[in-house]
Amino acid sequence: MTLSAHRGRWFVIKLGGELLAPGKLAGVAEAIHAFREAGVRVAIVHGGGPQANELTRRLGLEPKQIGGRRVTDEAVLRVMKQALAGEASVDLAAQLRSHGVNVVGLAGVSAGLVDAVKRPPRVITGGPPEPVDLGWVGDVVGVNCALLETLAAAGYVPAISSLSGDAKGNVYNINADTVATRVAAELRAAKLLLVAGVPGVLRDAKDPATRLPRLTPAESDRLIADGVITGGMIPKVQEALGGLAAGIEAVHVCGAGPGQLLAEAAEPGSSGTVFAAA
Ligand SMILES: Nc1ncnc2c1ncn2[C@@H]1O[C@H](COP(=O)(O)OP(=O)(O)O)[C@@H](O)[C@H]1O
Ligand SMILES: CC(=O)N[C@@H](CCC(=O)OP(=O)(O)O)C(=O)O
Repeated sequence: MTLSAHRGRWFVIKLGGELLAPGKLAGVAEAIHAFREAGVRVAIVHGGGPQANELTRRLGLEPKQIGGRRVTDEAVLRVMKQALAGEASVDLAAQLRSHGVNVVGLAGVSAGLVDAVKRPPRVITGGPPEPVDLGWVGDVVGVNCALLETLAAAGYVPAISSLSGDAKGNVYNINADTVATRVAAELRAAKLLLVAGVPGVLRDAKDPATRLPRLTPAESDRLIADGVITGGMIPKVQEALGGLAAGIEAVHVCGAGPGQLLAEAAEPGSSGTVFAAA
């Protein structure tokens, strides 16, 4: 299927924090230009986990994650504002601008772009058996699609950091894969592209040659249960499956190297991992 078959539809691109350093986004920019030339609308959601870890340590604290989700007390929430909505957001806009992409950096709290409520304690895959209270971590309850439509119609690419909130002024830290999935579902996106520092889901997390081109929900669940998929890849895969169930047509995990994102979007499974219903 050519890209122009998706004319008028949305592609949502999620960029992990490790990609936001200088020199890593040429392949992503190339893909965004190709998508937009084909009439596809593009929204970005970005993380900033590595930036947050570094700042946390500089403050003399130790980052704590359970099943790929950060335990977020008041001090960590401040770190997230500085690292995610600050450094990561600015670096992303600056890097993509250098490749001619007109990015508008926004936080999920901007104009109720991503509305959230506090996540109640729950059992987390990859965590302890009892329910975990992650602190200032939220669940998405709404997306301001009209703002995204307005920006896209004016020729801009919105880039959302995954700090979300509510009308009372609370701010919640939400995993960026989760926010990207909910934004893509609300936009009825044709594609959700989860771009990471690895080329896809790997049978051996240390060996890029072991990429799995296509995964069903049952195969994915088995890889999590068997401990093949661990850490930050767990929420990514769980969100990919949830996104399919929520009506996103295709969800991909892929790398950011030259040509990788464009190849995966044009030919699913050719350079990343595509999640398919059966
Ligand atoms: N089976 C697997 N295949 C690929 N990566 C895996 C796998 N299991 C664990 N991982 C880890 O998950 C990481 C991706 O998650 P994360 O760092 O949270 O990404 P991002 O910052 O892009 O959201 C990889 O860098 C890798 O270390
Ligand atoms: C609750 C939770 O885990 N939030 C994430 C948000 C940032 C993120 O997801 O960043 P990456 O995409 O770079 O991993 C975190 O604190 O790390």
